Amino acid sequence: MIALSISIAPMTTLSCVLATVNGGDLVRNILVMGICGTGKTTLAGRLAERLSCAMIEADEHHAPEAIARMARGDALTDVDRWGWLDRVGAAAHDTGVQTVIACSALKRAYRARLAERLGALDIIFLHGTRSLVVARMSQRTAHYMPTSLIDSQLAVLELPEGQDVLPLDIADPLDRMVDAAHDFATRPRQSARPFIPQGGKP
Ligand SMILES: Nc1ncnc2c1ncn2[C@@H]1O[C@H](COP(=O)(O)OP(=O)(O)O)[C@@H](O)[C@H]1O
Ligand SMILES: O=C(O)[C@H](O)[C@@H](O)[C@H](O)[C@H](O)COP(=O)(O)O
Repeated sequence: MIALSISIAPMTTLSCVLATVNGGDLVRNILVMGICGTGKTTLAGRLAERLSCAMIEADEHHAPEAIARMARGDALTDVDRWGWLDRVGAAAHDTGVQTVIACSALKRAYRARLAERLGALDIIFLHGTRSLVVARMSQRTAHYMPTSLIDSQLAVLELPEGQDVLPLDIADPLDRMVDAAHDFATRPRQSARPFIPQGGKP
């Protein structure tokens, strides 16, 4: 019954719910990661809209002290980040549907922490030149993150690897990035269960 629904439904809220039913087997949660200013919030918002899914913005789950610290130009430490990542994971889990998560998730261990709660994630990795990131951050108004923290973020960044990772160059037009992210998130997977009609062959 579930497989039948999937075979006829486009990537709608219905299939998002089914992702949870199937433990992420068919449709996974999606992490949009990268250093500050690479466009995580922007791309994640557009992708979630396209997939009719939920979105979680990790920035909204920082402790006030962490925000104050970053605003002063002090980078966060692992100790600051564990609780934050757990709140982000819990918030994504609590949506009960497929969720696009905008979160820097710079280290492998941070991504593993999210995956502990959410299962295997599809990862969209936003990367670009330092000068473009500076330019993008500088055009942002009323945001706590100073450009002075870019270097500490780059120093901490551990590149994601593997077949579940889509790297996107942030110099590309946003619409093209959204198309690529959508194709990636909805690609057929080997782990997907085939549709087998009752009493018949696939
Ligand atoms: N593909 C893009 N092309 C042009 N500007 C972008 C693009 N993506 C994001 N921006 C702009 O760059 C700035 C940083 O984007 P944002 O989504 O806030 O990044 P992050 O969430 O990674 O910090 C914002 O002003 C945003 O409007
Ligand atoms: O929008 C941004 O500029 C970033 O997303 C920023 O707001 C984020 O909170 C930092 O990157 C801190 O996260 P880290 O723990 O990865 O330093």
